[in-house]
Amino acid sequence: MMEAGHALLEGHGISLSFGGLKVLKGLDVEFRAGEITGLIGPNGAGKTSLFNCLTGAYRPQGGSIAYAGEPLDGLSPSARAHKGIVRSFQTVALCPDLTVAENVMMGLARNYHAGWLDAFLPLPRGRREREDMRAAAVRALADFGLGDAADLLPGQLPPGMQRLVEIARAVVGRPRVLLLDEPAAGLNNAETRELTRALKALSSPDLVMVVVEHDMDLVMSICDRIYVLNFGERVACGTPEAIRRDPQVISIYLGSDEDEPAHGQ
Ligand SMILES: Nc1ncnc2c1ncn2[C@@H]1O[C@H](COP(=O)(O)OP(=O)(O)OP(=O)(O)O)[C@@H](O)[C@H]1O
Repeated sequence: MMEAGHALLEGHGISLSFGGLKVLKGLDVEFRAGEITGLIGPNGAGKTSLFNCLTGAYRPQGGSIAYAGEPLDGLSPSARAHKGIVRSFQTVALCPDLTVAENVMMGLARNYHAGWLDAFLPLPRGRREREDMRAAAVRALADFGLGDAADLLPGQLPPGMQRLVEIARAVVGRPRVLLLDEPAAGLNNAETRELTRALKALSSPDLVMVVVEHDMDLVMSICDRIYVLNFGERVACGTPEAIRRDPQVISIYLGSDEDEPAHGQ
């Protein structure tokens, strides 16, 4: 087990441009084991771009990203996923023809490596593995208050619950780094409470959790530390209490709804 509080996922000098547009400007970030780190900032600040650099979907032109001291630069998203760096997406992407439990079982591909496909075939050797995977999927669903939904099709659930299923799929394989992109988007109050409770319960000493989220109540209640980005630069980093009081952060968020900060104010 890793020492809690240890910077396990680190990025130094991350620079990313699209054409002439500088989206990330030499960003330094540190994500610690045992903590939930929030990434906040106005629309277009570079939060999702940073996520995409961490997962390998984007290749930054400058800087380096390392997990447990090992550089990840040049590794594909699937190679990073294989190392336990897992993300959820802003939009729901579940297979409509598989049951909820089967969708979550797909999140176990990394853990069941050789036999994963067997588990989906009606062969005796696959049966045991399939039972184990299903049990893990049902446990993960129950953690998000969805234990009764295992045998439904995703389309039979409201959109907010479908998002929770997707997050259950991201966590079922016990990732080492969990990157959640706007997990509360589209959730109603009850679903957001379920998400908050489940994410707090998921926090463990060797798990790095990073959350991009516009719902400030959620960010402030679950995060141990928060990075504030604006125009691809780090404006502030600190505890929720320190971030609330930071004059630069207040000026970015001033004059607009706190949940929807005005771009570049
Ligand atoms: N693939 C791309 N091609 C061109 N420009 C891009 C691309 N991806 C992001 N950008 C630009 O990079 C900037 C940062 O976008 P990004 O999505 O990272 O911001 P964000 O902080 O996640 O915003 P939001 O809160 O709206 O999701 C924006 O100006 C966006 O238009």
